[in-house]
Amino acid sequence: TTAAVDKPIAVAGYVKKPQNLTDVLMNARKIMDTCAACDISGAGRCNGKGPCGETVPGMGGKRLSFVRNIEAFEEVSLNMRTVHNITQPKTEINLLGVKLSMPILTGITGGLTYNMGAANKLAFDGEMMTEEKYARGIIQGAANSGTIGWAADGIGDPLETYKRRMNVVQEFKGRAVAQIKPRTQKEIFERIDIVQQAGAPFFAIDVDSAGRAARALPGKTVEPKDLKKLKEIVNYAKIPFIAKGIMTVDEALMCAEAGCGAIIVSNHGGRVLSSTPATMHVLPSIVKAVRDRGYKMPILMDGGVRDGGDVLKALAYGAQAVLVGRPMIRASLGGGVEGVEMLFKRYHTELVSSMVLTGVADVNNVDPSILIQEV
Ligand SMILES: Cc1cc2nc3c(=O)[nH]c(=O)nc-3n(C[C@H](O)[C@H](O)[C@H](O)COP(=O)(O)O)c2cc1C
Repeated sequence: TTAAVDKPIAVAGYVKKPQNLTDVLMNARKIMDTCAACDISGAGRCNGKGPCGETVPGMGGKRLSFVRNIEAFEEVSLNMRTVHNITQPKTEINLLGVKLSMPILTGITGGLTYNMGAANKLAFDGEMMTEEKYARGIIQGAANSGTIGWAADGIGDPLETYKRRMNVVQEFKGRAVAQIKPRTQKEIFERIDIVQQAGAPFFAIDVDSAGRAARALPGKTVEPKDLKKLKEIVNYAKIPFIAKGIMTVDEALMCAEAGCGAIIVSNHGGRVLSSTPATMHVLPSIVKAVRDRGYKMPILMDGGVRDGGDVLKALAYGAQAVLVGRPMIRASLGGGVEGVEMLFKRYHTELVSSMVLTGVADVNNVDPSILIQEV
């Protein structure tokens, strides 16, 4: 979390009561050093081609993974179909026993004060921007929108910092979930206890953070998890364990075999390995392999989901729900709880209109034929 400082840095020119997403992004642009919050009018679609050039935080080296995620959504089009009687499509889902108003969750993003250069600064509301304040924007904003927000775990975070974030999770009991880094098994179990006490209905481990072992500080180790370790985690936890960062069919099947509650197909938004396939490119084969073997485990995805149309495309490829990373970061930093609510509302409205315009009645039953591959 942000250390207390004598003199917080004041920022000039905020829109104090942001009325819309443009205001929110204007504010986000002011508080962040490392992201230009570009494409203000388009509500910040963040494709790595804006004024940041190659500096979108943590795009990773050659930034290919990040850009491919975005481009993969552009390669497929939605097949427009409007001769039907669907006027009020259903967007609710049940994810691991939790009812969500839409198949969209916040991304799992931590360290926003240091990753985005917002540390020690006063936010638009005059309060100091801290990790807890950021987490509140995400979690309360999602809960108010009828969906779920994530609290993150930073590799360097002491247990105390993690516990403070879990206080926010506890406050929104049942409507907030938590992530744990792929630490040693003992440290993971310690954190699972805290997450369960906070009342989270499930938790995730970003197994793709294992490569950060090389950069870990002494005593702050992360490690890859093999099938045996995945099973140990499943057995220890009383709530479902979601493996995040799955990009191959065989690992998806190992997660299913281990008893994972769900997986998140993700390349960490391109932050961990700079040249991976796009998540949308690997999603269909993973879905097919898992379903062909009869596993019902939900399959989520993230990376480059920038509007409601993208959400529908991911569902057509077989995802049950998506997570939205960078756009949510800006919404929370620039507009707090209300900023995140506004962004969820935008995604929901776009999803509903995309469903009407493609003849989809229910997000739980999206036919792949609504997609046309661009050639
Ligand atoms: C600043 C930042 C911090 C992140 N921190 C975490 C984290 O602590 N744990 C995690 O599992 N993923 C983390 N991620 C990755 C996101 O959860 C997610 O996979 C990715 O951002 C999704 O892509 P999108 O930003 O294009 O929507 C982070 C991403 C960003 C941009």
